[in-house]
Amino acid sequence: MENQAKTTVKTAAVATAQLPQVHEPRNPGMDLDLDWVLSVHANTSAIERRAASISGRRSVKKDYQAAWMLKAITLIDLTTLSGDDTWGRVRRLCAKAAHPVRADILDALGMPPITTGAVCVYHDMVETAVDALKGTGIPVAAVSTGFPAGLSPLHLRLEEIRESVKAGAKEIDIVISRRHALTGNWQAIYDEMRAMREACGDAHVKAILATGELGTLRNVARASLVCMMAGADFIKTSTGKEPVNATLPVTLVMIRAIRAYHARTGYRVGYKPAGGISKAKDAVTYLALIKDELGDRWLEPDLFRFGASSLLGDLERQLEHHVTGRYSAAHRHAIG
Ligand SMILES: O=C[C@H](O)COP(=O)(O)O
Repeated sequence: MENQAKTTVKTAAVATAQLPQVHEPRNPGMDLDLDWVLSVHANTSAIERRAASISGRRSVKKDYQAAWMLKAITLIDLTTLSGDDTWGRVRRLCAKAAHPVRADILDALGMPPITTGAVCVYHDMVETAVDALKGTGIPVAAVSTGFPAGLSPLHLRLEEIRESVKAGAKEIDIVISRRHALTGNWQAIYDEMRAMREACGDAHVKAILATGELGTLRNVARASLVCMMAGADFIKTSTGKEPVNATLPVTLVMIRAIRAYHARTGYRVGYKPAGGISKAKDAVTYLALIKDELGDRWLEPDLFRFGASSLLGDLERQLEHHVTGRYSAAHRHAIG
């Protein structure tokens, strides 16, 4: 009984959590096509209906869902972005990123060791994180550019990016100027984003739209396109500090913009929902939505990440329930 259950999980895990590592060619961007940007609208009620139809539908109790939860862990940018961050906290976070799931749980599920997708910290903590992650292959992502408001002068934001890259960050999460989006100045967003992409050099750049402050889904769609045109490697919903962070409607708008950009240019841009995602079943819902709308290719760490500080805890708890539940079922079977 126990072996049978183990095989089921393992098969699903191979299908979903252990696809070969692939690396996408980087999105070079394109000239700003303002006609395309302005032609984009978002049908809010249709989007909200679709989001409602998928929200809350998933449970995490079935065997194959253990594989989805393991998959989710490999896609987390394990994050700490607090005013009271210390070097010790960042080191502990890095240790957790390298060993996110207890060995006995992985063993019971028939899975090899896994790690999170990256660790995400403030610029000031990059060196510490890089040092703590040495030898693990886990990249450090830095939130630079005057995170979270992005209101410092552009030359300082660009300098912060260069400093983060110099300190060893392989990924830079920048924030766009919401005021430009709210006033329809798409050229300014494009120009800033281009300059930031340039300052990143070889480091990948994730553009945080701060969707909770963009006013409308139409602005979210337009900002998504503009950032991709300017060469973003990922578009990301939120800083985690806005009153509303990642949501399913915003996700639908952003991933459909990603799909449209891919259809036109052939380049795949990644997606990172961030802020307030703390439940395993929400993570599984996001993954199912991505699979539906963009396909399996977008379920790899080079094209999808969760920005989350507390999701890992719930995923671990749910995985532990799976393992414990299976043991008691086997026990009942043995004595029954
Ligand atoms: O980019 C990541 C977010 O700041 C994390 O937000 P969270 O603390 O709500 O999970």
